[in-house]
Amino acid sequence: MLINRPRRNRKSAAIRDLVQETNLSVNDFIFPMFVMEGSGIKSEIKSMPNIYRFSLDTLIEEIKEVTDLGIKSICLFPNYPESKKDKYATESHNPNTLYIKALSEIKNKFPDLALMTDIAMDPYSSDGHDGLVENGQILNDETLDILGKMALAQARAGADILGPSDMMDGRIGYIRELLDDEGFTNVSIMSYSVKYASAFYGPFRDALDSAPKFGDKKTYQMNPANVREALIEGQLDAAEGADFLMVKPAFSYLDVIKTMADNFDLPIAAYNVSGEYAMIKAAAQNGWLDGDKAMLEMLLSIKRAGAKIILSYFAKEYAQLKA
Ligand SMILES: NCC(=O)CCC(=O)O
Ligand SMILES: [Mg+2]
Repeated sequence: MLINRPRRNRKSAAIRDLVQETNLSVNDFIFPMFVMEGSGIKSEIKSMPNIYRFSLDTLIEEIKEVTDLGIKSICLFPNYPESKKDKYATESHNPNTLYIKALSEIKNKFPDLALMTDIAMDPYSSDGHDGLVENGQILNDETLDILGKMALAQARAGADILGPSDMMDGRIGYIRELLDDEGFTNVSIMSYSVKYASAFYGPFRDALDSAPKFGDKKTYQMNPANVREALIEGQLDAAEGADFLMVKPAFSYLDVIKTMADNFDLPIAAYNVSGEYAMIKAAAQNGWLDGDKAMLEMLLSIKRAGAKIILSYFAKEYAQLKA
Protein backbone atom coordinates (compact mmCIF):
# COMPACT_ATOMS: atom_id res chain seq x y z
CA MET A 1 0.00 0.00 0.00
CA LEU A 2 1.25 3.44 -0.86
CA ILE A 3 1.26 5.63 2.27
CA ASN A 4 3.30 8.41 0.82
CA ARG A 5 1.94 9.97 -2.32
CA PRO A 6 3.83 13.17 -3.13
CA ARG A 7 1.31 13.83 -5.89
CA ARG A 8 -1.27 14.82 -3.21
CA ASN A 9 0.66 18.07 -2.82
CA ARG A 10 0.31 18.71 -6.55
CA LYS A 11 -3.40 17.95 -6.92
CA SER A 12 -4.69 21.50 -7.42
CA ALA A 13 -3.35 24.90 -8.30
CA ALA A 14 -4.23 26.15 -4.80
CA ILE A 15 -2.25 23.40 -3.11
CA ARG A 16 0.62 23.73 -5.55
CA ASP A 17 0.76 27.41 -4.65
CA LEU A 18 0.72 26.58 -0.92
CA VAL A 19 3.74 24.30 -1.21
CA GLN A 20 5.69 26.41 -3.72
CA GLU A 21 9.13 26.93 -2.18
CA THR A 22 10.50 29.68 -4.38
CA ASN A 23 8.70 32.76 -5.61
CA LEU A 24 9.82 35.49 -7.95
CA SER A 25 8.91 39.10 -7.45
CA VAL A 26 9.60 42.29 -9.32
CA ASN A 27 11.65 43.27 -6.24
CA ASP A 28 14.25 40.67 -7.20
CA PHE A 29 15.29 42.32 -10.44
CA ILE A 30 17.82 44.79 -11.72
CA PHE A 31 17.09 45.73 -15.33
CA PRO A 32 20.21 46.35 -17.46
CA MET A 33 19.76 49.21 -19.94
CA PHE A 34 21.92 50.73 -22.69
CA VAL A 35 22.55 54.40 -23.42
CA MET A 36 24.15 55.89 -26.53
CA GLU A 37 24.84 59.36 -27.92
CA GLY A 38 22.26 61.25 -30.00
CA SER A 39 18.61 62.09 -29.53
CA GLY A 40 15.32 60.43 -30.36
CA ILE A 41 17.06 57.07 -30.72
CA LYS A 42 15.62 53.67 -29.81
CA SER A 43 17.71 51.14 -31.67
CA GLU A 44 17.04 47.43 -31.25
CA ILE A 45 20.01 45.16 -30.59
CA LYS A 46 19.83 42.52 -33.33
CA SER A 47 20.87 39.60 -31.17
CA MET A 48 18.64 40.74 -28.25
CA PRO A 49 15.08 41.14 -29.55
CA ASN A 50 13.07 43.76 -27.59
CA ILE A 51 16.21 45.22 -25.97
CA TYR A 52 17.30 48.64 -27.20
CA ARG A 53 20.05 51.19 -27.07
CA PHE A 54 18.50 54.52 -26.13
CA SER A 55 19.67 58.07 -26.44
CA LEU A 56 19.32 59.87 -23.12
CA ASP A 57 15.94 61.50 -23.96
CA THR A 58 14.25 58.24 -24.96
CA LEU A 59 15.98 56.40 -22.12
CA ILE A 60 14.30 58.70 -19.61
CA GLU A 61 10.90 57.83 -21.14
CA GLU A 62 11.73 54.13 -20.99
CA ILE A 63 12.78 54.35 -17.33
CA LYS A 64 9.46 56.01 -16.58
CA GLU A 65 7.73 53.05 -18.22
CA VAL A 66 9.73 50.40 -16.36
CA THR A 67 9.41 52.12 -12.99
CA ASP A 68 5.63 52.37 -13.58
CA LEU A 69 5.72 48.57 -13.98
CA GLY A 70 7.24 48.31 -10.50
CA ILE A 71 10.91 47.87 -11.36
CA LYS A 72 12.97 49.67 -8.72
CA SER A 73 16.51 49.04 -9.89
CA ILE A 74 18.32 49.45 -13.18
CA CYS A 75 21.92 49.04 -14.26
CA LEU A 76 23.18 51.33 -17.01
CA PHE A 77 25.76 50.48 -19.70
CA PRO A 78 27.09 52.88 -22.34
CA ASN A 79 27.69 52.35 -26.05
CA TYR A 80 30.49 54.62 -27.28
CA PRO A 81 31.64 55.16 -30.86
CA GLU A 82 35.15 53.97 -31.73
CA SER A 83 36.23 57.64 -32.00
CA LYS A 84 35.77 58.10 -28.22
CA LYS A 85 37.87 55.07 -27.29
CA ASP A 86 41.54 55.06 -26.39
CA LYS A 87 44.13 52.91 -24.69
CA TYR A 88 43.47 54.45 -21.27
CA ALA A 89 39.66 54.60 -21.45
CA THR A 90 40.03 58.32 -20.79
CA GLU A 91 36.42 59.04 -21.69
CA SER A 92 35.22 56.81 -18.82
CA HIS A 93 35.97 59.42 -16.16
CA ASN A 94 35.39 62.61 -18.14
CA PRO A 95 32.80 64.40 -15.95
CA ASN A 96 31.04 65.66 -19.10
CA THR A 97 30.83 62.32 -20.82
CA LEU A 98 27.50 60.82 -21.92
CA TYR A 99 27.53 58.08 -19.29
CA ILE A 100 28.17 60.34 -16.31
CA LYS A 101 25.65 62.92 -17.54
CA ALA A 102 23.10 60.15 -18.02
CA LEU A 103 23.61 58.88 -14.47
CA SER A 104 23.08 62.28 -12.94
CA GLU A 105 20.03 63.06 -15.04
CA ILE A 106 18.46 59.69 -14.22
CA LYS A 107 19.15 60.17 -10.51
CA ASN A 108 17.63 63.67 -10.61
CA LYS A 109 14.49 62.47 -12.38
CA PHE A 110 14.11 59.19 -10.46
CA PRO A 111 15.47 59.77 -6.95
CA ASP A 112 13.93 56.56 -5.56
CA LEU A 113 15.41 54.30 -8.24
CA ALA A 114 18.37 52.13 -7.20
CA LEU A 115 20.80 53.17 -9.92
CA MET A 116 23.63 50.74 -10.59
CA THR A 117 26.64 51.44 -12.79
CA ASP A 118 29.28 49.52 -14.66
CA ILE A 119 32.95 50.00 -13.81
CA ALA A 120 35.27 48.51 -16.42
CA MET A 121 37.41 49.85 -19.22
CA ASP A 122 36.01 47.80 -22.09
CA PRO A 123 33.25 50.14 -23.37
CA TYR A 124 35.86 52.93 -23.64
CA SER A 125 39.00 50.95 -24.48
CA SER A 126 40.42 50.91 -28.00
CA ASP A 127 41.75 47.45 -27.10
CA GLY A 128 38.29 46.21 -26.07
CA HIS A 129 39.75 44.83 -22.85
CA ASP A 130 38.76 45.43 -19.24
CA GLY A 131 42.31 46.35 -18.25
CA LEU A 132 45.16 48.49 -19.47
CA VAL A 133 47.06 46.66 -22.21
CA GLU A 134 50.86 46.79 -22.44
CA ASN A 135 52.73 44.48 -24.86
CA GLY A 136 49.71 42.21 -25.11
CA GLN A 137 49.44 41.84 -21.31
CA ILE A 138 46.52 43.09 -19.20
CA LEU A 139 48.08 45.11 -16.36
CA ASN A 140 46.33 44.77 -13.00
CA ASP A 141 47.51 47.51 -10.64
CA GLU A 142 47.76 50.19 -13.34
CA THR A 143 44.12 49.44 -14.24
CA LEU A 144 42.98 50.09 -10.65
CA ASP A 145 43.91 53.76 -10.98
CA ILE A 146 41.54 54.14 -13.98
CA LEU A 147 38.75 52.16 -12.27
CA GLY A 148 39.11 54.42 -9.22
CA LYS A 149 38.60 57.53 -11.36
CA MET A 150 35.49 55.96 -12.92
CA ALA A 151 34.14 55.05 -9.49
CA LEU A 152 34.51 58.60 -8.18
CA ALA A 153 32.95 60.16 -11.30
CA GLN A 154 29.97 57.79 -10.98
CA ALA A 155 29.58 58.38 -7.24
CA ARG A 156 29.64 62.16 -7.82
CA ALA A 157 26.88 61.70 -10.43
CA GLY A 158 24.66 60.15 -7.75
CA ALA A 159 24.94 56.43 -8.44
CA ASP A 160 23.63 54.18 -5.67
CA ILE A 161 25.49 50.95 -6.47
CA LEU A 162 28.78 50.73 -8.32
CA GLY A 163 29.34 47.56 -10.34
CA PRO A 164 33.01 46.74 -10.90
CA SER A 165 32.80 44.12 -13.65
CA ASP A 166 36.42 43.79 -14.77
CA MET A 167 37.85 41.01 -12.53
CA MET A 168 41.11 42.86 -11.74
CA ASP A 169 42.48 41.75 -8.36
CA GLY A 170 42.11 44.14 -5.44
CA ARG A 171 39.70 46.52 -7.13
CA ILE A 172 36.99 46.34 -4.49
CA GLY A 173 39.30 47.43 -1.67
CA TYR A 174 40.90 50.07 -3.87
CA ILE A 175 37.54 51.58 -4.86
CA ARG A 176 36.07 51.31 -1.33
CA GLU A 177 38.97 53.26 0.14
CA LEU A 178 38.78 55.98 -2.51
CA LEU A 179 35.02 56.33 -2.03
CA ASP A 180 35.35 56.56 1.74
CA ASP A 181 38.19 59.08 1.53
CA GLU A 182 35.97 61.29 -0.63
CA GLY A 183 32.99 61.00 1.72
CA PHE A 184 31.00 58.50 -0.35
CA THR A 185 30.65 56.03 2.52
CA ASN A 186 27.02 55.40 1.52
CA VAL A 187 27.71 54.36 -2.05
CA SER A 188 27.38 50.58 -2.37
CA ILE A 189 29.53 48.15 -4.34
CA MET A 190 28.13 45.12 -6.11
CA SER A 191 31.17 43.13 -7.08
CA TYR A 192 31.20 40.98 -10.17
CA SER A 193 33.12 38.61 -7.91
CA VAL A 194 32.74 35.41 -9.86
CA LYS A 195 32.70 36.24 -13.55
CA TYR A 196 33.52 33.50 -16.00
CA ALA A 197 35.17 33.75 -19.41
CA SER A 198 31.91 32.82 -21.14
CA ALA A 199 30.63 32.48 -24.69
CA PHE A 200 27.25 33.71 -23.43
CA TYR A 201 28.31 37.38 -23.49
CA GLY A 202 28.26 37.51 -27.29
CA PRO A 203 25.10 39.62 -27.78
CA PHE A 204 26.18 42.11 -25.07
CA ARG A 205 29.42 42.79 -26.93
CA ASP A 206 27.29 43.51 -30.02
CA ALA A 207 25.21 45.91 -27.96
CA LEU A 208 28.31 47.83 -26.87
CA ASP A 209 30.57 47.16 -29.86
CA SER A 210 33.05 46.17 -27.18
CA ALA A 211 34.47 42.81 -28.26
CA PRO A 212 38.19 42.46 -27.45
CA LYS A 213 40.40 43.50 -30.39
CA PHE A 214 42.84 40.68 -29.73
CA GLY A 215 42.92 37.52 -27.68
CA ASP A 216 40.32 36.70 -25.06
CA LYS A 217 39.59 37.54 -21.42
CA LYS A 218 40.89 34.31 -19.89
CA THR A 219 43.71 35.94 -17.93
CA TYR A 220 41.20 37.81 -15.81
CA GLN A 221 37.80 36.12 -16.12
CA MET A 222 37.42 32.69 -14.53
CA ASN A 223 37.67 29.27 -16.11
CA PRO A 224 34.15 27.78 -16.50
CA ALA A 225 35.52 24.51 -15.11
CA ASN A 226 36.17 25.98 -11.64
CA VAL A 227 33.99 26.44 -8.58
CA ARG A 228 36.42 26.39 -5.62
CA GLU A 229 38.03 29.49 -7.06
CA ALA A 230 34.66 31.24 -6.65
CA LEU A 231 35.08 30.99 -2.88
CA ILE A 232 38.50 32.63 -3.03
CA GLU A 233 37.12 35.50 -5.11
CA GLY A 234 34.13 35.86 -2.80
CA GLN A 235 36.25 35.88 0.37
CA LEU A 236 38.53 38.57 -1.00
CA ASP A 237 35.67 40.80 -2.13
CA ALA A 238 33.77 40.38 1.14
CA ALA A 239 36.93 41.29 3.08
CA GLU A 240 37.55 44.27 0.79
CA GLY A 241 34.11 45.72 1.54
CA ALA A 242 31.73 44.50 -1.17
CA ASP A 243 28.03 44.85 -0.27
CA PHE A 244 26.83 42.24 -2.77
CA LEU A 245 28.61 39.34 -4.49
CA MET A 246 27.66 38.50 -8.05
CA VAL A 247 27.96 35.33 -10.10
CA LYS A 248 27.94 35.74 -13.89
CA PRO A 249 26.60 34.13 -16.08
CA ALA A 250 23.70 32.54 -14.20
CA PHE A 251 22.05 29.66 -16.03
CA SER A 252 25.09 27.47 -16.69
CA TYR A 253 26.42 28.34 -13.22
CA LEU A 254 23.54 27.44 -10.88
CA ASP A 255 25.90 25.25 -8.84
CA VAL A 256 28.20 28.23 -8.40
CA ILE A 257 25.29 30.42 -7.25
CA LYS A 258 24.35 27.70 -4.75
CA THR A 259 27.92 27.39 -3.49
CA MET A 260 28.15 31.16 -2.99
CA ALA A 261 24.75 31.33 -1.24
CA ASP A 262 25.78 28.49 1.09
CA ASN A 263 29.08 30.12 2.00
CA PHE A 264 28.38 33.85 2.29
CA ASP A 265 25.93 35.90 4.28
CA LEU A 266 26.15 38.82 1.86
CA PRO A 267 23.32 38.92 -0.70
CA ILE A 268 24.20 36.96 -3.82
CA ALA A 269 23.30 38.42 -7.20
CA ALA A 270 23.31 36.52 -10.49
CA TYR A 271 23.62 38.02 -13.96
CA ASN A 272 21.26 36.32 -16.41
CA VAL A 273 23.40 37.35 -19.37
CA SER A 274 22.68 38.35 -22.94
CA GLY A 275 23.32 34.90 -24.43
CA GLU A 276 20.87 33.30 -22.03
CA TYR A 277 18.29 35.88 -23.07
CA ALA A 278 19.05 35.43 -26.76
CA MET A 279 18.71 31.62 -26.62
CA ILE A 280 15.17 31.78 -25.28
CA LYS A 281 14.18 34.60 -27.63
CA ALA A 282 15.53 32.82 -30.69
CA ALA A 283 13.84 29.54 -29.81
CA ALA A 284 10.56 31.31 -29.05
CA GLN A 285 10.66 33.24 -32.33
CA ASN A 286 11.03 29.92 -34.12
CA GLY A 287 8.09 28.48 -32.24
CA TRP A 288 10.38 25.92 -30.61
CA LEU A 289 9.74 27.03 -27.01
CA ASP A 290 7.02 28.92 -25.19
CA GLY A 291 9.05 32.07 -24.52
CA ASP A 292 7.15 33.26 -21.43
CA LYS A 293 7.17 29.87 -19.75
CA ALA A 294 10.84 29.26 -20.54
CA MET A 295 11.69 32.73 -19.20
CA LEU A 296 9.84 32.13 -15.92
CA GLU A 297 11.45 28.72 -15.47
CA MET A 298 14.94 30.09 -16.12
CA LEU A 299 14.45 32.99 -13.70
CA LEU A 300 12.92 30.76 -11.04
CA SER A 301 15.82 28.31 -11.26
CA ILE A 302 18.30 31.14 -10.70
CA LYS A 303 16.43 32.23 -7.60
CA ARG A 304 16.02 28.63 -6.36
CA ALA A 305 19.76 28.15 -6.68
CA GLY A 306 20.24 30.94 -4.14
CA ALA A 307 20.37 34.26 -5.97
CA LYS A 308 18.67 36.99 -3.98
CA ILE A 309 19.00 39.44 -6.87
CA ILE A 310 18.76 38.78 -10.61
CA LEU A 311 20.14 41.13 -13.25
CA SER A 312 18.12 40.22 -16.31
CA TYR A 313 17.10 41.60 -19.70
CA PHE A 314 13.81 39.79 -19.00
CA ALA A 315 13.02 42.09 -16.05
CA LYS A 316 10.66 44.34 -18.00
CA GLU A 317 8.86 41.43 -19.66
CA TYR A 318 8.56 39.73 -16.30
CA ALA A 319 7.02 42.88 -14.82
CA GLN A 320 4.63 43.20 -17.78
CA LEU A 321 3.56 39.58 -17.42
CA LYS A 322 2.83 40.09 -13.71
CA ALA A 323 1.20 43.55 -14.10
N1 LIG B 1 29.66 43.80 -17.57
C1 LIG B 1 28.38 43.42 -17.97
C2 LIG B 1 28.41 42.36 -18.99
O1 LIG B 1 29.47 41.97 -19.45
C3 LIG B 1 27.11 41.74 -19.41
C4 LIG B 1 27.28 40.55 -20.26
C5 LIG B 1 26.02 40.02 -20.88
O2 LIG B 1 24.89 40.41 -20.57
O3 LIG B 1 26.19 39.16 -21.74
MG1 LIG C 1 38.43 39.22 -7.70
